[in-house]
Amino acid sequence: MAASSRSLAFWQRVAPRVPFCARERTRTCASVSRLQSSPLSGIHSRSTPIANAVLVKTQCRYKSSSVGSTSSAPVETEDNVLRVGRVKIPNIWLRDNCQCSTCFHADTKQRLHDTFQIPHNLRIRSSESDGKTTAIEWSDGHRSRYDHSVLRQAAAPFKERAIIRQGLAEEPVYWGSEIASSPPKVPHDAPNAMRKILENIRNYGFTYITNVPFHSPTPTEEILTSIAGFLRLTHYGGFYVFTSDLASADTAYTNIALEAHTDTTYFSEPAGLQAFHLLSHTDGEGGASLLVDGFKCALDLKSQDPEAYRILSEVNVHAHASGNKGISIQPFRGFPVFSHDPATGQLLQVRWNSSDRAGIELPIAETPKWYAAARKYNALLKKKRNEYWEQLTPGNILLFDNWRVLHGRSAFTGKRTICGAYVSRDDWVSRWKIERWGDEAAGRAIAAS
Ligand SMILES: C[N+](C)(C)CCCC[C@H](N)C(=O)O
Ligand SMILES: O=C(O)CCC(=O)C(=O)O
Repeated sequence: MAASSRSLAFWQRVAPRVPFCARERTRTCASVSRLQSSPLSGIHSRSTPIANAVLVKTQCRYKSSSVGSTSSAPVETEDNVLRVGRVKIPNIWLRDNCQCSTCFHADTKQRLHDTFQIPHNLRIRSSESDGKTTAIEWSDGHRSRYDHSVLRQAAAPFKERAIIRQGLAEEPVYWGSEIASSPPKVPHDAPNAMRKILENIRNYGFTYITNVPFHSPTPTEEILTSIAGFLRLTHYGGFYVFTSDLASADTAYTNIALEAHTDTTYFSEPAGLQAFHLLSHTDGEGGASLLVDGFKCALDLKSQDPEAYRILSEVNVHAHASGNKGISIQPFRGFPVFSHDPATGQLLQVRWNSSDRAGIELPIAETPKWYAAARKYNALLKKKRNEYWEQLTPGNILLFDNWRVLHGRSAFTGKRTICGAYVSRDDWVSRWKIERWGDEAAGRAIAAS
């Protein structure tokens, strides 16, 4: 399948029918050429030339420019209007994103001027382009200079503008039980290990980090802390070592089977990454780990039963953590099972935890329709072809995206000790963006993200 049609198929799969949109056409620009995977490390490395604008029918919350990709559109100024191709860039936006030293702090990358002191009737007095930038003298005498690549990004369709913001350099690789034959893995001491680790997370939703010393939890803590420089603190602590002793009033601290779920649905912002490193399991058996690609199953539901997908995308569900004395945590509002980017329509988060679910935000008499939709998603999650079971082993950290990949375990006997941690979503995506695009490129896109 050619790259552009594969991307088309990809965008059509991920951009759901979400309720608050007028049907919109937009374009996105993502083409992926998958290089030969490295047989040694099981790492699928790919070059990712952003090219091949494809026309994708999607639903977007806001009227997105109906023009195609602006990646090479001409930048011209005429009669008080600066245009990128056919897209007019408003003077207020231009002035608000002036990067001169009085408007923008070069070190902190923060806006210095007062947006709301910009004159309403601001006009372009003169302009001059050198082919890569355009200098503008404004009617109030202020002078600005704009990089054409930033202007083109600002005029681009939302999906193009979201690529760096979401760190979506490539289309995700959806998987089922077959991933067991070659799960993504990176030796912790491999060259560019962090980039490869986070590239696997972005593409597959999980990775193993191998060759990790396990004589103590410390090496694991150091590796996980190195992702963002700090861990996500919760009422379980930061770095955790746990076993079946109910040290915390949660079923994770027991030896019972746990069905596929995402963690911390009771937080307004669920943990981003989660890690498990099995340090030991003695005098017993079981305790196999389960992973399910929540996005794959969601997209299967969307194609099999769009109405069920819509209900799970619209109906808010509440959650709670109440087992521990003195703790009663709930998110500030309800959230649907499937959350999407309002601008691009892309599926961004799955929240699925039957143990911790609280209220369903429907009149009680209408809740059966949510249960019926959830039952269909649950059935997909439990299909053998969607379950990846693995017995974790000491020396190998399992690291996964808790916003996409569900996890669980089988019941076990004996003494089983696991260590791990959470890393917040924004913190790991930040590190990934820097590893993938570098500070300058990731920063340059901000104004137009
Ligand atoms: C901290 N540690 C990972 C050991 C246990 C956390 C318990 C998570 C809880 N069952 C949930 O689904 O959010
Ligand atoms: O013990 C395990 O393997 C997983 C525990 C779990 O699901 C959790 O901590 O959320």
